[in-house]
Amino acid sequence: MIEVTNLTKEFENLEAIKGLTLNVNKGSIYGLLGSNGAGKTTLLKTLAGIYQEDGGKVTIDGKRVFENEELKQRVVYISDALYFFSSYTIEDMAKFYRGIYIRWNENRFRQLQKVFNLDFNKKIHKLSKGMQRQVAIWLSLSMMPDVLILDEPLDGLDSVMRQKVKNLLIQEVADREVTIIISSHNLRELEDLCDHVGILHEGTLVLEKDLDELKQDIHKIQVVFKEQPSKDRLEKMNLLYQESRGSVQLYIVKGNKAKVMEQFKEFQPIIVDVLPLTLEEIFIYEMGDIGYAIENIVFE
Ligand SMILES: Nc1ncnc2c1ncn2[C@@H]1O[C@H](COP(=O)(O)OP(=O)(O)OP(=O)(O)O)[C@@H](O)[C@H]1O
Repeated sequence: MIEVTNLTKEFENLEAIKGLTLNVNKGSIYGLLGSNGAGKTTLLKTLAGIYQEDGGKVTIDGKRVFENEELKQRVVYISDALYFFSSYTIEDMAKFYRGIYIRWNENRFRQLQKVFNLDFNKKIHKLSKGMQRQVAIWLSLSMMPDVLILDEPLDGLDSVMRQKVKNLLIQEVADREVTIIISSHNLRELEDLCDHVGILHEGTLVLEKDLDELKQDIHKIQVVFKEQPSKDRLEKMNLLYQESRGSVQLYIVKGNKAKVMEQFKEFQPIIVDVLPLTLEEIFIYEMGDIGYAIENIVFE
């Protein structure tokens, strides 16, 4: 369990993280979204114990991460800016980590070669950027971490490899209850991977949601009325948005689905349908509800 309590982190005069509180449960995949400069890397580096907190506290399983060598054996961080020793091959790098990480699993490392299909003896510096990212993920998974902190790990991977990596991460959670926190600029990228999503903006968490709950709680209703109900009656519902398309009315409504449908049926409509909502739409309407324009933050 990752616990961040009232965290602040400053660089000279800049407050990169401003009193942020966040919890990630064991076996959960938490997506951290935000635009450039939102503070994602700063937060992840503090979680990984690379930066020291200026205020507040970051703990994993109740233990402070900073300067905790024992805990760092179980917490693996992949930076958005990768670093490998020059002239090292994949095999050399594995040997290096084998000496550092006591949980290193050689079998796992050999098995994963089949997924990534890269030559053990290739010099990492001679690989493409996307391939280097694959190597970083491959090595990290061989360290058998309990917590994986991933800074934009899918960046630069082709779509087949992106899906493979997502599957591997989901498998880690299913098999070993690994806890994963993963940053991205793009909600669509994380939609099928994460169970929780937090949106970071200017160093604060502006929205945090359980994705399953979110999808159950908000509905897009398309309806044709015999007679348009009065504004008063409609406003009794928790409407986030409404739009008129000729005789068809479109409503985004929050609440229990059966109850929402019951309310619409009371108006004896000619047609009433529930349409699927994408996560992107849900976020836009939800954020609209709290007076914040999200489009520019997490959709590209
Ligand atoms: N080492 C540093 N020294 C000074 N300022 C820094 C440092 N690292 C980050 N910052 C500043 O802190 C703020 C947050 O940066 P951070 O890298 O955490 O954002 P980010 O959300 O990861 O952005 P991106 O999506 O562009 O990677 C920015 O204003 C950045 O300029």
